Amino acid sequence: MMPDLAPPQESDGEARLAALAVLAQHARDLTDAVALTDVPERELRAVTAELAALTDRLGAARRTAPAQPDIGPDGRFRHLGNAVVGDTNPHALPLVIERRPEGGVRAGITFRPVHEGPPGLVHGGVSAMILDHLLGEAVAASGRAAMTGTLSLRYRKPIPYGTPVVGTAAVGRTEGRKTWVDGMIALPDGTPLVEATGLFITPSQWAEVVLGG
Ligand SMILES: CCCCCCCC/C=C\CCCCCCCC(=O)SCCNC(=O)CCNC(=O)[C@H](O)C(C)(C)COP(=O)(O)OP(=O)(O)OC[C@H]1O[C@@H](n2cnc3c(N)ncnc32)[C@H](O)[C@@H]1OP(=O)(O)O
Repeated sequence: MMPDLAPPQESDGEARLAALAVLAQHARDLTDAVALTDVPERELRAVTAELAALTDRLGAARRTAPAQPDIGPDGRFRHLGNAVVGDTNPHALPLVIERRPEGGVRAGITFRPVHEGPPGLVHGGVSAMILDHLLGEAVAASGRAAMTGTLSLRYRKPIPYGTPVVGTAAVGRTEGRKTWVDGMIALPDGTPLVEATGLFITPSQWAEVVLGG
C-alpha cells in the first residue's frame, strides 16, 4: 500500500512538469555559470538585471512548496521537488537512483564545482546529504517508509568534483520501526571515500505503509 499522497495540483500536467524539469536544468547550468564566470563587472551587472526580471516573471504565480510526492506516469513513486532527486528542483543534482537486483540502491554521481567545500574538493555536508538520501532510498527499497534518526559518517578520502563516483546503500537489520542501513560513496574502482551508517525510524503513522517498487 502506498502512503496517502496529496492530490495533484490542477496545473501539474505531465507536459508542464517536463517543461519545469527543463527549466530546472537550465537553472543548474546557470548556477554553475555564476560560480565559474570570469566575465567583467559591467557584464555581471547586465546579466544580474536580466535575471532579476526573469525571477519576477516566474514569481508571477508562486506556490509555497515545490512539487510534492506523487505517482508518475510509469506507476512509480516520485518526488519531483526533492532537494536530492527532484527533477524540477534546481537544488537537486539530480541524483538518479537504481535499485540493485541483489538489494539496496546505487547511483552514479558527478559532483560539480558548486559543491565545493575545501578548495577543489566536495563539501562534507553535501556528501552527507547525498548519503542521507541514499540510505533513505535503501530503506524504501526494502519496503518501509522511514526518516533519518541518526546518521554517522566517516570521511576517509576527499571527494573530487568533476569526476564520476558511485554511491551505494543497503539495509542491514530491522527491529520494530527501526532500520539500520549502511552506505558509501566510492571511486568507480571501489575505493571508499565516505562511509555512512544510519538508523532510520518509521514514524508510527507510517508503520502500516509498505512501499511498492
Ligand atoms: C505522505 C507521503 C509519504 C511519503 C513517504 C515516502 C518515503 C520513502 C520514499 C522514498 C525515499 C526517500 C528517501 C528520503 C531520505 C531522506 C531522509 C531524511 O532526510 S528524513 C529528514 C531528517 N529526519 C527527520 O527530520 C526526523 C525528525 N525526527 C522525527 O520525526 C522523529 O524523531 C522520528 C520519526 C525519527 C522518531 O519519532 P517517533 O515518535 O516515531 O519515535 P519514538 O516513538 O519516540 O521512538 C521509537 C524508537 O526509535 C528510537 N528513536 C527515536 N528517534 C531516534 C533517534 N533520532 N536516534 C536513535 N533512536 C531514536 C526511540 O528511542 C524508540 O526506541 P525504542 O522503541 O524505545 O527502543
